[in-house]
Amino acid sequence: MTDQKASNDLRVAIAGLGSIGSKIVTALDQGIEGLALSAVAVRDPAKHQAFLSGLRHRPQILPIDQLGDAADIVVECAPSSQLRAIVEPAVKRGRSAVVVSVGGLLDNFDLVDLARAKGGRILVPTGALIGLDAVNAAAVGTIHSVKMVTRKPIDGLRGAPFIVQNNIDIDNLREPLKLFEGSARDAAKGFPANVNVAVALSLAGIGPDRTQMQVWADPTVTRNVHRIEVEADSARFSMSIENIPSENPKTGMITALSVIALLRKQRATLCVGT
Ligand SMILES: NC(=O)C1=CN([C@@H]2O[C@H](COP(=O)(O)OP(=O)(O)OC[C@H]3O[C@@H](n4cnc5c(N)ncnc54)[C@H](O)[C@@H]3O)[C@@H](O)[C@H]2O)C=CC1
Ligand SMILES: O=C([O-])CC(=O)C(=O)O
Repeated sequence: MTDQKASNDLRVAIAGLGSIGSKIVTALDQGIEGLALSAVAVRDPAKHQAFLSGLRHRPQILPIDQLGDAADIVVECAPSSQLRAIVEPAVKRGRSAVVVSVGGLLDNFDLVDLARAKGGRILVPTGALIGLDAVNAAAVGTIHSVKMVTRKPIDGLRGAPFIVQNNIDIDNLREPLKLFEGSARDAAKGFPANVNVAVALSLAGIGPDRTQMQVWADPTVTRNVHRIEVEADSARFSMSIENIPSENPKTGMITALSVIALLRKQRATLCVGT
């Protein structure tokens, strides 16, 4: 089957069909009010042949830099190294780009200016985190401090540049080890595939240099655990989330669901939460 799109549906394209992207494609194919899946970009089309053939409405396969030609909303679900190649052409055309590799935005922040100049938008979902609605609200007033502690099982951290560059052996840990303490900006450099959430938190609140974070390798946990403490003039709050890893052990299952929830809000009649 091909194009079933109602004329006023927003067209959505997905870049990257890994753990996050494939779930969003499935949800769109099953139907989200007012949205239609129009295109995908993949690195290796042969690998995704069976998955794409199983969809009710097969999207076009396009190069990553052409997704904005075929969609109103381009969802980036690829490694952060591909962020610019996906987002720049989309926002240049005045499209919306949903960014999950949000850590990669810090080195490409000019894309926000480009989007502003061209009438595009960059949307960062709450992703694997919790409570960005409260952080957004508190940031309308004054936030004094934001602190975050991330604990991940060994499989969720293996290969991170900070660990490799510092030659840290995490495979033989028997108890939790604090790997990193510092700003969200530096955490994103050292753990680009592990702490996107800290960058999302920082952009919602007081920025990547003032948001403080610790990263722990913890052989005693089976989930990706994030705990946040916010001190503001309107409220003090603590939040924590324990994410079940997806088939990609670095990525919590809830991440794809968060993007699907964000997409649902684009055309929903009733929207709950900021
Ligand atoms: N914002 C958040 O809360 C979170 C963000 N993430 C980030 O989301 C991103 C995606 O995560 P996953 O889906 O778990 O990764 P994944 O590794 O399962 O999937 C990434 C996919 O992108 C594809 N890809 C690579 N280069 C490509 C290219 N040039 N064109 C098209 N496709 C390409 C790969 O083949 C792979 O299928 C990562 O950067 C990850 O760090 C992960 C968890 C939480
Ligand atoms: O899934 C998680 O728990 C968080 C994560 O990988 C990220 O922020 O990149």
